[in-house]
Amino acid sequence: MDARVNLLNGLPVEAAKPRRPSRAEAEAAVRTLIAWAGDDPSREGLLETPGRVIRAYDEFFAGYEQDAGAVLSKTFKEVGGYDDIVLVRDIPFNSHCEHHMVPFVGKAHIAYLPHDGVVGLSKLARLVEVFARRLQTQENLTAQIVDAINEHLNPRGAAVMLEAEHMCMSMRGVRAHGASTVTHRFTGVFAEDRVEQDRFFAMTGTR
Ligand SMILES: Nc1nc2c(ncn2[C@@H]2O[C@H](COP(=O)(O)OP(=O)(O)OP(=O)(O)O)[C@@H](O)[C@H]2O)c(=O)[nH]1
Ligand SMILES: [Zn+2]
Repeated sequence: MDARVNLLNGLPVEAAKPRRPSRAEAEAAVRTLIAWAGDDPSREGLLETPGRVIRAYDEFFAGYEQDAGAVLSKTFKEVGGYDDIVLVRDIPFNSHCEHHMVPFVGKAHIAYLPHDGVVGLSKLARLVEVFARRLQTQENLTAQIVDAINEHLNPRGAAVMLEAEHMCMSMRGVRAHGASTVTHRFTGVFAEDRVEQDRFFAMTGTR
């Protein structure tokens, strides 16, 4: 049997992606959660809340409609032969953990060694947004950023480090306030050469 065929309806798996609910259905779901929390969704102060929450979701999860390739599509070649590290550090981001759907908030440091032109600096911050504005794990977010840089810029190396506080660890559960999670991924020259790794740590002030 072809594993790519959905058993229930015989459609290809791509077609089995759940239907996107309507805005009215999404707002109804928020009313259900308000009631579950113990409040009255019909009281005056909460009447407009479902609409606001869904509009907030439009922003929090805008990344599903965005494409990393489009963000990194324009490169510049006139850089005076510059081929050393380009690093943008302390890029603020917020995302939502896919386990609890609560925020994790932090900063990203992104470096690459240009090979075939450079990209506008703001595009590295935009790239973080493309993937942060989805349901995520920090590890996956780190990997997706570095993979997109490699795919679209073909650099000699790329390095990404994220430092973030997860609200699911501070506001609930273990309540480890102030604990931060650090992830990093090195590829190309950054993976092969400890000297380049050390330069990255030194330039980001993370060692
Ligand atoms: N690896 C990883 N884990 C995450 C991330 N965000 C949240 N988590 C963890 O996901 C785990 C989910 O664990 P579960 O045991 O299924 O859920 P839980 O009972 O709510 O866990 P607690 O948070 O320990 O109360 C927790 O340990 C979270 O800290 C992330 O970005 N990466
Ligand atoms: Zn979580």
